[in-house]
Amino acid sequence: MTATKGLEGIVAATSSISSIHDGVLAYRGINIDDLAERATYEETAYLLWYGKLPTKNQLANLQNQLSEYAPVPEAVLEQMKLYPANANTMAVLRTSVSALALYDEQANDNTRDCNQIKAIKLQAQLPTLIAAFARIREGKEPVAPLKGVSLAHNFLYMLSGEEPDPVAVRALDQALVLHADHELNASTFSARVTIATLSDIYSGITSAIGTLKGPLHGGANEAVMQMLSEIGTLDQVEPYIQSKLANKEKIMGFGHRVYKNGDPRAKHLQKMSRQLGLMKGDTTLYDISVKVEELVTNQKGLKPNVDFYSASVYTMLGIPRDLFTPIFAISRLSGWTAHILEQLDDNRIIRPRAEYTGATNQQYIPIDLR
Ligand SMILES: CC(=O)SCCNC(=O)CCNC(=O)[C@H](O)C(C)(C)COP(=O)(O)OP(=O)(O)OC[C@H]1O[C@@H](n2cnc3c(N)ncnc32)[C@H](O)[C@@H]1OP(=O)(O)O
Ligand SMILES: O=C([O-])CC(=O)C(=O)O
Repeated sequence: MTATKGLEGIVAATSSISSIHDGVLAYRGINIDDLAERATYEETAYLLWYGKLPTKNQLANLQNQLSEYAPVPEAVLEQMKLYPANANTMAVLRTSVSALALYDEQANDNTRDCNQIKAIKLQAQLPTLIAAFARIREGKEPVAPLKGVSLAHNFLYMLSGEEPDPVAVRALDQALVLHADHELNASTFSARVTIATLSDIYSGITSAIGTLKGPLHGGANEAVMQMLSEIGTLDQVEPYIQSKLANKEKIMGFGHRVYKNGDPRAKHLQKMSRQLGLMKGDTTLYDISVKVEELVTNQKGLKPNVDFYSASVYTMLGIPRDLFTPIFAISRLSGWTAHILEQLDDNRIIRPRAEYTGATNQQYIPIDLR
């Protein structure tokens, strides 16, 4: 038995949800470029869950369900008020999703219909949880979700309590489409491992949130923004990047396990970053990002991944840095739950082997003789 470090190149499941072939990402066979330009996030979530794009009626039903389920139990919000105001937002989300299970009488019902409803519920409730904590930590009351608006609209509304700018709603919606699913990435894999024991959907999503949090995965978007802030001005890009590379430090938002010639989602976020900069009359963040890309690509041959330009996009939308990874979770929730449903449709516990490299033929030594 020989281990493959990081399971690189190992095919660990079959799936009909999303595919990456020759650098092209597709959800249910539809190219992400097409979806990014034309689909809403709600249509995308429907596509991931049900395998096809919704009709007008099906989409309206889903939107009604999302509106109906968006409020979260008062007890979960009350509990949130006890969390430290400076708590890590992904830790808050992980704990809050786990808490939601306590108030759902069907939490442990693993029938398909029930899990599908819980997937929609979780999709509706994640934005409410995140926006509520963002306000509670500032000493403000949470804003109740609106009915009949998109998830992106509702999230921005619940953050500020004001009607969001339609351009910001469209930009966030497009970002959500782009992040919704990505084959067997680390957080999706952990959701599948958890549900494959026949645990429950809340446990699967709690595992996935914990996995997305890390800076090698979803947490990279916050690390990118940290880097852009440290760089500050265009003339500082070169010395900053050269020093990082000389010290063999990773440049966050670059590289990918699967894409070696570039992440097809990055160009959409780059375009969005440029447009938002032009609209605001300040392209500094975009210009710094482009210069970082130029240097890292020329010197290391590494291309930006989905996390790189999303950092400047979210900042230009006025979103605090520590909500970037929670926003990724809002989007990936549809992918995670689609994978949980797929795993349960044809389940087998996921239990690989390890190549043992420790000591052998050791004797037990009584404690007095050690
Ligand atoms: C949504 C997402 O999860 S997208 C990924 C988000 N994560 C990041 O942006 C963090 C930065 N990137 C990375 O850490 C990695 O590229 C990962 C985690 C994305 C992929 O990791 P792996 O597939 O294991 O790539 P691996 O680490 O083997 O990289 C291969 C080589 O490129 C280097 N490399 C990879 N990414 C970077 C980077 N961002 N900056 C500098 N060097 C890098 C590695 O150091 C390694 O060099 P070596 O062969 O000299 O040791
Ligand atoms: O697939 C991966 O390894 C990481 C990634 O890009 C994602 O989850 O969107």
